[in-house]
Amino acid sequence: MLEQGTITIHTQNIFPIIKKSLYSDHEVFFRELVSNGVDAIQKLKMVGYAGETELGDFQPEIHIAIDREKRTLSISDNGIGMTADEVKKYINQVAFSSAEEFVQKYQGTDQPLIGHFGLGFYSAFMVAQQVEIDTLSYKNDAQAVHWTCSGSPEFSLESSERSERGTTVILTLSEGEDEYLDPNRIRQLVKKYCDFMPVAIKLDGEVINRQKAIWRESASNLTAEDYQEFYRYLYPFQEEPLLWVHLQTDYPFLLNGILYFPKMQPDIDVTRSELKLFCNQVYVSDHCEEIIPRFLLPMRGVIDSPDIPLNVSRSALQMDRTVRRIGDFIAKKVGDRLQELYQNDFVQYAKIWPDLSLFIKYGYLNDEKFKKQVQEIIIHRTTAQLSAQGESDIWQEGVSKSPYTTLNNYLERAKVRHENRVFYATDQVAQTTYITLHQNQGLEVLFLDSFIDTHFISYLERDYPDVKFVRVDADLDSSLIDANKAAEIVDPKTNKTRSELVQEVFKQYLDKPKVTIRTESLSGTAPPAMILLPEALRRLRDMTALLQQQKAEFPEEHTLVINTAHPLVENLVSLSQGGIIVQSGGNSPRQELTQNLCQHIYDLALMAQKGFDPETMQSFLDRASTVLTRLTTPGAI
Ligand SMILES: Nc1ncnc2c1ncn2[C@@H]1O[C@H](COP(=O)(O)OP(=O)(O)OP(=O)(O)O)[C@@H](O)[C@H]1O
Repeated sequence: MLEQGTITIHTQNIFPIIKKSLYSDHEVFFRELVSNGVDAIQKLKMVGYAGETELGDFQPEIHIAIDREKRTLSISDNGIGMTADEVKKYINQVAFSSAEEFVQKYQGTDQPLIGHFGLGFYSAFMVAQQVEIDTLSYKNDAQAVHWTCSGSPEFSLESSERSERGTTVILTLSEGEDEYLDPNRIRQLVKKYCDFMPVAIKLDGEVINRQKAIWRESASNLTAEDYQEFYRYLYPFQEEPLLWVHLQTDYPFLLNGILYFPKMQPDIDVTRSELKLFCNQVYVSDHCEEIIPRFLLPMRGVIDSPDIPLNVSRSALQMDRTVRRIGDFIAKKVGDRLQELYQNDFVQYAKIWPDLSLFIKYGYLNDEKFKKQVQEIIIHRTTAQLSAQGESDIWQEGVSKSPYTTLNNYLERAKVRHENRVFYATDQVAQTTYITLHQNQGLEVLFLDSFIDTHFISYLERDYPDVKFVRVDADLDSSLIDANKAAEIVDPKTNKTRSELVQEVFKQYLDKPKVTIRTESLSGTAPPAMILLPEALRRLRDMTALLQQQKAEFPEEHTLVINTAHPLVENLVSLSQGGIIVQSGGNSPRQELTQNLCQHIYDLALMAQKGFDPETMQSFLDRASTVLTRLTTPGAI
């Protein structure tokens, strides 16, 4: 026996605390012990490079062994080893004093710690009733030693027969910790924590970790396939990533990593991060919510930085200056990468835009610096027929049914006909009548149809104070209206204009007091009637619905524009001028038909706006049959 003694710690009850529940995750002991083995190997290499020892054909490795009968789990490394003095110093003093410090600091804290990292050697006592160290230092003439401690401050240190340089830590597992005798469980732990450690880890002679951490390699040595393969490895059975960003810096903090834009899934939880946090290739956590900017949370991949404090609570982490700078750095790099893709491969950029747009717009709304980076590269689908030539941001064949444009380019084109006014649609199908009407007049319409756009438009209006955004169904642009035609006098007896006659008919037969009836002579292929929802009111309604997470109700108060130039409306006026309608109080066939037609024209306009509820749909269909029957009955009118 070389020595027997008491570990000098002040908190006598440190062992029960460690054992019980310093962490609910007992398994982290494994990461700590394997990391110590890797450190010991790195230290040996450094000593070797310094010429202090002959490394020869050094094959670094960590070997894990399970003995079910003895209930032991051993972790061996062929690293630097320890002399008796070093065991006394590093294990009895350093390890346990840091243990004590740790316990004092975090005992009773109800905040979960980010990585509960650096627990160190003593974390072995979370799962073991007895811990032994068998070690031989690399130093010449070193004597191998064997240290034993059974979960009390007493330890023993004796010489050992060991002849191989390195260290073996042998845990005799406590009751209830049998899972660590199962090779599958050990494989799982290696995969989780040690997969990318730069040393071969063997179980039953087989190497079970990947070792290669591609985020540490130079980006210039990696191909697209390398990045994709790594993504598949991290997130098996997922769709291919859209884009990746390789992060590498060593000033003012050390950080390596690869971030991927995943293909957006409809059920994605944008408040949760699936990014993996590492510290020197050792896995720490799957939760990076406090580290990366909120708008980038859906990004996946790996961040590896020894400068992220890991034994602090999540709230403290958020306040940490370095962490905030890291967040800014990541956002900047993501912005750079997006700009690069926009400039160098616009076709690809436009192709993945539907998935990127949410990230980018959300970032635009939440981060001033990021906004500056992306505001010129936010693109929108447009109705404009543009060729790729000469326009940097325009669609090229095969990307999408509609071309894309930036807001600035849109405004530039709009200068002549509608300076500083942006026509937009939020639903290509529901608003198709309106879109076509604009298109036929040569007015360009942007599609702002994602759920974030309601919000986004108001931000754009703040950033472009002269520009007004007008949804296609908000109002009629003067270029859509033929003012002379509506004012034409069509009834010489009463001196009434076409407009006035149509107004009268609809007021009398539609019977919708909350609907404002407006008449206009619309150009070209405009339908007989359209519904308008004033921009400001509609937005208010949309915002309220968004906040209450409900679908916006269609407002009872709206404007019905009757197109006096449409043949159907013209026919209706002629029909009403038959004289019977206005004079007769009864239900003449002509009167009935006029009423049905008014109602039908209104329903057609409604249908183009919002679709029907079941009741309206039924009455629409019934009326359609009635009208058609009537029109086909010989001599009915
Ligand atoms: N396998 C090993 N080979 C050689 N030395 C070791 C080994 N394991 C532990 N040591 C020594 O014991 C010391 C204390 O280890 P411990 O794991 O408690 O803390 P640490 O590794 O220094 O830091 P951390 O708190 O980050 O784990 C180490 O610094 C090292 O000098």
